[in-house]
Amino acid sequence: MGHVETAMSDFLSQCGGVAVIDGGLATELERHGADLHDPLWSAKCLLTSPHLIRTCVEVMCGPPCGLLSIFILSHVAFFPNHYGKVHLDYLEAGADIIITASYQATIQGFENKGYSLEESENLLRKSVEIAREARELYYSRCHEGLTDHTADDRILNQRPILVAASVGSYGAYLADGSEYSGDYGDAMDLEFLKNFHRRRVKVLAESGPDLIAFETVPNKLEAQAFALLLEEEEINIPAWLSFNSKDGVNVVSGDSLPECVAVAESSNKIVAVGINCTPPRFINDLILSIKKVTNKPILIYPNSGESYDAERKEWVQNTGVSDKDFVSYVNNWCEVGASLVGGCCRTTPHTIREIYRNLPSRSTAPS
Ligand SMILES: C[S+](C)CC[C@H](N)C(=O)O
Ligand SMILES: N[C@@H](CCS)C(=O)O
Ligand SMILES: [Zn+2]
Repeated sequence: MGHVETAMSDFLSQCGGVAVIDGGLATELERHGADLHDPLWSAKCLLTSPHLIRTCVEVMCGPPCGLLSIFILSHVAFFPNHYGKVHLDYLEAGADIIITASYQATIQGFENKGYSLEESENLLRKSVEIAREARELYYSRCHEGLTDHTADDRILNQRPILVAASVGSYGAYLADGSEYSGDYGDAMDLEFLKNFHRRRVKVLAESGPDLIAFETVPNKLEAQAFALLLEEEEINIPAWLSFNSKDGVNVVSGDSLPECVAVAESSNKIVAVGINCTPPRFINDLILSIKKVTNKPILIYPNSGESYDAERKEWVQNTGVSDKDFVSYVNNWCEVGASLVGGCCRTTPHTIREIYRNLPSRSTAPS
């Protein structure tokens, strides 16, 4: 087996068998005041507020460099979380994997806003850089062993951390909630989807992530397009393929989940497969169904169970489960077969901290 195939199993061993994925990024940005009523949704923050995603350094002082950056980073490390710092919050909640803000970041979406090809590609790169810098800041905090008053609740535990470059679906780019229907019309074909994602995937892969996260994938055709792209573009970074479901049986388009998982199973470059942005109540049965067709690690990062109003770009509140209920399911999902667990839309660092603390393999970890 090559290094891509073994990367995830090696990582999971280092994590004690189960890795923690972060929680919702876009919805956490919103909780910190970002307005995502835009076709770019969370990718809009790459244009305007990277500080919300990572840290307040750039807002205060411009990009860090040299001695100045050592001063700024150590100085910023003592600032409370008033700017958000969403990746950092997830790391301090115990996430082993953070997912970049590129879910709805596409070259086509940026070009629609008037950015050039070069600028659009730079914005994609920036999403990975922001996550990598957050990881560095986290490591420097671990190293310094910060224990200010607000740190009581933080998990400052030096551990391997992966940056996963998010690739959302074509439906996400459409910005009309199509990733929850998977219906791209009869005229859609594999070539179109491959070409839509080709340059984006290549640029993200070359930006230095540890993983590519194809996420909220709504149908089999797009899964095939992603698997083929990894081959055609000779991408040598491991990837995961994560589907969503709204009935607990099929993926959202109605395509068979086992057939979708079989697409992942047939690719050496796909190192984990599973479900995200799906209500928690469906997860148990979905894991059982996935397990029948793959030996790859299974990843699970459901949403809160609330529903999304795509027209208003708002969540219908109070229709989901509490953090307490969400977390109470997690160990059961691991018992039936999940090896990577976290949260998607409307889950928060609090959800992730509780997941981390409740995992038997982590509950004794220093905090
Ligand atoms: C996973 S959904 C909540 C993402 C947002 C959607 N593509 C939109 O633009 O409305
Ligand atoms: N990684 C994305 C997934 C949206 S379904 C986010 O958390 O915003
Ligand atoms: Zn989601």
